[in-house]
Amino acid sequence: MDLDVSAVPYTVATGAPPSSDDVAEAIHVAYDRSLDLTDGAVADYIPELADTSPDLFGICVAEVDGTVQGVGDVDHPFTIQSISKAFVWALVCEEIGDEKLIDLIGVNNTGLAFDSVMSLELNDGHPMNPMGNAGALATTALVPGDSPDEQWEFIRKGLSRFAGKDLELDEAVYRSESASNQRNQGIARLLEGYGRIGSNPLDVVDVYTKQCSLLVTATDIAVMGATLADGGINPITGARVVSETVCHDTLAVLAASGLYQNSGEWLFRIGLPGKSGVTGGIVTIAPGKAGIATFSPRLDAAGNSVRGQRATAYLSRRLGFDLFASRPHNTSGKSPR
Ligand SMILES: NC(=O)CC[C@H](N)C(=O)O
Repeated sequence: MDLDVSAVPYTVATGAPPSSDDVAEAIHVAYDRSLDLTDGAVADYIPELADTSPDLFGICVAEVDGTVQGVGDVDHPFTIQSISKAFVWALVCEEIGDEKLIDLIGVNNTGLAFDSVMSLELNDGHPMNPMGNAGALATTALVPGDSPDEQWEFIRKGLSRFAGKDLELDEAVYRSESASNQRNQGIARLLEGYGRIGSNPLDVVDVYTKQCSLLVTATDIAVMGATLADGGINPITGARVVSETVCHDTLAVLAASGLYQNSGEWLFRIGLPGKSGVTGGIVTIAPGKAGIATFSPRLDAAGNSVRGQRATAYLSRRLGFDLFASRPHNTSGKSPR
């Protein structure tokens, strides 16, 4: 895909964070550069999503100092879908630790679509990573709680702490996905068959479907991303949500698999960890700096927002966020050898 950024230099001249005015201007330019893109299609495999207006578009940047700026449909509610996977994994990691999760879920990309069944078959039932549906279901199965209701409440409260506000379920999307998620039920049954889910697999699918049906806005996911950028402290509420180690681990997982089989290309072009969802959201994290949210429902073949990718590519370069861009030579104060 042409992200149209080859003429945009990596802005790393000073290494200093961009000013609020720089961020505001960059958001507007990113919006204008992406608005004419009408490639891609709204997800319709969940019937309730099919009526979403394809033209919705919003961009929001939440910085770790608490500055939040946006343009367009940043207050339009949509269901979080796969973006939830990143934050549920972080909450589970906080509870049971990263070594156990590497073992049980994995951190390697599958090279396959998010809803792949084949990924399990090729790997002796090991889910490989928590960002595909198989690994996300296996992660949700590990959420603390004595009942599916307790697990659901743990997730809802935890994701609300990331967002800094009480998140609620979209009943219509939840019902619609529950009536059409036979594929996820199949994946959960397969995990059970491989002995990789301890509890009732259909209960796990139900909790997972609820977590995907939480309503958020682009502003909310920007703040959620900023919390990961800020080492686990929500920059709006000031509350610690997860540890610094869990943030590190979550960002590494996202870098490898946040945009599914296209994660390598995303990292190559954008140079930051990100997570997409089928409603058209993408949250991208510039560690120590900001959470970037885009929302535009038209998706490419991998299920990633077309405008969102272009807008984020511009912001990453323009704001000097790309982790792999060369830093200014010898700003350390040390004399050259
Ligand atoms: N990629 C996504 O956002 C997928 C989430 C959706 N709830 C599913 O399981 O199919």
